[in-house]
Amino acid sequence: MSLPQSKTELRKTLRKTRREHVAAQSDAIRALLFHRPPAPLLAKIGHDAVIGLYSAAASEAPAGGYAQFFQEAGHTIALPAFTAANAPMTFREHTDPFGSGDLEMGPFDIAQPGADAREILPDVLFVPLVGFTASGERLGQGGGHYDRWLTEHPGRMAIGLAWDAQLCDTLPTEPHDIVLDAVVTPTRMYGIS
Ligand SMILES: Nc1nc2c(c(=O)[nH]1)N(C=O)[C@@H](CNc1ccc(C(=O)N[C@@H](CCC(=O)O)C(=O)O)cc1)CN2
Ligand SMILES: Nc1ncnc2c1ncn2[C@@H]1O[C@H](COP(=O)(O)OP(=O)(O)OP(=O)(O)O)[C@@H](O)[C@H]1O
Repeated sequence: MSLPQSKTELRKTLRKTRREHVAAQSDAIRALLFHRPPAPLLAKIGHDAVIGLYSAAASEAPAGGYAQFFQEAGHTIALPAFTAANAPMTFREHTDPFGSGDLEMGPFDIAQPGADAREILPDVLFVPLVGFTASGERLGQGGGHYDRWLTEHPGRMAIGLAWDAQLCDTLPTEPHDIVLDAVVTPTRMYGIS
């Protein structure tokens, strides 16, 4: 009988699965993925919505294509930014999704807009994840950053971007965990019909 894994053990297993999934992909195929959101999802996003994205780490689902797409479509876009690793997550405007010239390295080794970038509140958040379920439960990196931000800013739409290999039958959940409105993978969209 296998016991349920703790969040920490699951993160380890799922990060390995994610790494191996991406390593097994060809660069040519990967370059074709996550260029624009699926049409049924786009239909739910207002024309003037501020869009929160993220600077993907090596094996996370890439979000740069969406940043370019939303900027070309006239949206203001934002990325997470931290003044220190233990500071709350805020969002600052990302002005150069085609060149990344407005980004600098932040805590967690993740590129973020510089301190002079305007702080803004996204209406729609695309979020990275370590694991997800078909009903939108999410396991993140363990900082609680998105759960906390979404609790403090209710009414925002939160959409996960993930590889299919990150789908889990179940995940351990805690009361503070926020359920995603949708999850997009290269082959499917969960949560929006
Ligand atoms: N690309 C990206 N940006 C993001 C997040 C994320 O998960 N991915 N975040 C999500 O909340 C926030 C930053 N929070 C983070 C909290 C913890 C770790 C962390 O523990 N990283 C591990 C390495 C993980 C790995 O092996 O893949 C580490 O530093 O040891 C990273 C980011 C906002 N920006
Ligand atoms: N709304 C909240 N208010 C206060 N603390 C919170 C809240 N959400 C999460 N936390 C705290 O953050 C820590 C990490 O939470 P959790 O394991 O759910 O992170 P995660 O969602 O996987 O990470 P991340 O969002 O950074 O990718 C926990 O100690 C939890 O108590």
